[in-house]
Amino acid sequence: MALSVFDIPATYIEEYKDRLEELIMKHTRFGAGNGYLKHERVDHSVLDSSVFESNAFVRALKDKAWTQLGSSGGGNHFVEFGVMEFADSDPALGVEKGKYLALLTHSGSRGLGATIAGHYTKLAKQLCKLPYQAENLAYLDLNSAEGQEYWLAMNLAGDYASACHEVIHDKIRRALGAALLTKIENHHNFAWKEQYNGAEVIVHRKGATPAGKGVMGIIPGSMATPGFLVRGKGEVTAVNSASHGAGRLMSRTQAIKTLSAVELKMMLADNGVRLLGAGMDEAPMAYKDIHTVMAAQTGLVDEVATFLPKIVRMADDGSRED
Ligand SMILES: Nc1nc2c(ncn2[C@@H]2O[C@H](COP(=O)(O)O)[C@@H](O)[C@H]2O)c(=O)[nH]1
Ligand SMILES: [Mn+2]
Repeated sequence: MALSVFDIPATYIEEYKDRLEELIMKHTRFGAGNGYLKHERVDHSVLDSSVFESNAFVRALKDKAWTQLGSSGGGNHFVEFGVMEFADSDPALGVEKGKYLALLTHSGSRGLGATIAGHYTKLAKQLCKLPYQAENLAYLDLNSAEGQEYWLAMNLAGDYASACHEVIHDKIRRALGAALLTKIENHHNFAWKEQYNGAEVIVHRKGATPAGKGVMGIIPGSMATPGFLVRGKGEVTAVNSASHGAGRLMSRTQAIKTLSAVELKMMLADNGVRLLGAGMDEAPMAYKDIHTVMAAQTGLVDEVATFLPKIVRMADDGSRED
């Protein structure tokens, strides 16, 4: 997840909605398996990672990784402009009280990460034999060559996900001619080496985001409800973590079967949201109430600012994430 807050007042959104829509359409590309053509590709230092040299399996993925750099997947990946409101100035971030134009993106490590995950999951199942019912708990020992190889490959995938956000945010910021007031980026569904009680452990935050003391995070709601810029409180009993979103209330299938397109249209209109793409499975009604979720984690994070989505782009078909 990545958030850029620009030195542009939020009123710009209503005044220049068509221009902002054009910018999103021009500088983003969506859908599982999709990417850029050879002549459209951009460079990034992540492509110079030594892991592309040292690991033959990963090396074979480099060209596709380059093609997909700066693209977004399907499912609930999104790129959106919205109103960022700081009800108070935040001296630590250096942002004054006010309402600003902001860009929020949610995507992952694309085909590179998915292929790495699939390969090492298969390897773990071969090397770590568990009963059929528990086979998805197979793991690679970090003290083994395979475990070390996976650790490096997984971190490359994390760096690549960050690079994708950076490319999208850079392209759009430059096209806007804006300066950055602040930028926040963090992973979710990832694993970190951290210290607890004097020991090094691996913390896997699935459905969660880091919330160590002073660590900034973003907790989005849905395409038509607020998201929150937060600062972690460092609650050790929650493993320095917080939720990384509202989370789904309904499965995709249930949402497609039960939700009404008319209700979605009304909800978007009521909240002044312009939607580009997305299937019914991404309707805001398919997500939990973000205010209830935030109320349940006041011990984990402080709210710093709110984000209201206004122009939202997602993949057209509600396909898998990639
Ligand atoms: N601002 C938006 N937030 C959204 C949208 N669709 C979903 N969401 C939120 O993001 C998280 C992402 O969760 P993940 O588990 O899939 O990584 C999800 O829980 C929702 O709260 C959107 O279009 N705009
Ligand atoms: Mn996600």
